Amino acid sequence: MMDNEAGAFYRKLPKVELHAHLNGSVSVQTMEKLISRKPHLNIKHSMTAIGKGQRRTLDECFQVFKVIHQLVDTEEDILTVATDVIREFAADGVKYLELRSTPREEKNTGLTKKSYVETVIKAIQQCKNEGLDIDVRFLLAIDRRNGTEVAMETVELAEEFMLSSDGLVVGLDLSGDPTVGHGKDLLPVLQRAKNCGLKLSLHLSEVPSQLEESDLLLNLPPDRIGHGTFLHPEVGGSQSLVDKVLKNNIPLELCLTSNVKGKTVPSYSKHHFKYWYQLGHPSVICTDDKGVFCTDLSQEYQLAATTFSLSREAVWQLSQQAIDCIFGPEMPLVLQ
Ligand SMILES: CC(C)=CCNc1ncnc2c1ncn2[C@@H]1O[C@H](COP(=O)(O)O)[C@@H](O)[C@H]1O
Ligand SMILES: [Zn+2]
Repeated sequence: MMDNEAGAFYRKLPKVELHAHLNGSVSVQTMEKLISRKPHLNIKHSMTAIGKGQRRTLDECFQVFKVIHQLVDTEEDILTVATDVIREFAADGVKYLELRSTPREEKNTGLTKKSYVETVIKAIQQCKNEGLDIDVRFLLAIDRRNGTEVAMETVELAEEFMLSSDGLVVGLDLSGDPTVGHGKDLLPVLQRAKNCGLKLSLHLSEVPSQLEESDLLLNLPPDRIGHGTFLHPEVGGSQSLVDKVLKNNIPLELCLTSNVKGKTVPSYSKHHFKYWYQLGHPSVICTDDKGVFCTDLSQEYQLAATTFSLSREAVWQLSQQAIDCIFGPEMPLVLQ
């Protein structure tokens, strides 16, 4: 936990959050609301979050999302979750937020992928009308487990909403269990998305042995990389992958707690933030799943600062530099 003075500094620090999965970002308070709406599911809060000091395998982490998805299966649930998540990021000093979420249909409740997206957009608009001091954009997520056809549907949905959402839908995310499926099957779909002006943030090399896939996907190139944990040679990646990232100046979204709790990184001090930050490469601190990993963006900044001995000036610069990596329109957003 943060001590008071330092804690206040990181909370007040104006921040940009670029990597937040909606259903992974649900707080304890919101989870209680959802659990009380569906007592018959018999879900305990311990099944939806990974507490302090706990670590799980990637596989176990992905099971957690299955539980959460059971709790979030109506338009009402999505509206609750999205508005609460946006308010919480705002309260944590986040001034610009890109939320990402996988459109889901639920036959039992009548939820469709289209109404799913519409509901997230409604939540963003409601928060804006409340006068919250946060600018929010939305990326539709492709779950790599669901294959090419579903991915194409998601791209079509994203294209449609890019044109009709007043600029709120700005791009696509590729996520889901990295050990399932191969990115090469998704290349044409992602290429199409890029051609029509959607921005691409791809989870890349989140686990080892995705070298070939990362190499192919980097040729697109994506506009941002999620994690990129195993790209560099020291961890089994390669210099040519690093060179592609550097040459195209592709920012990395780095999520310290997520990687340590998901056991893809052995400890905070071994996190690849160090490698990329030392190269002066755009590295953006993000939460990934603030609900599941019991964190928030100010804690992640504080963790980065204490682990890598960053001065307050350096932390300030780190948060400012994230502005250059946003998918939203150019804005005169000097964080203050
Ligand atoms: C398991 C683990 C360490 C998680 C962190 N790393 C992740 N890697 C890949 N996809 C993810 C990760 N965290 C969340 N997601 C994606 O986000 C979804 C949950 O948010 P949503 O339903 O899209 O709104 C998950 O089902 C999964 O598809
Ligand atoms: Zn992620």
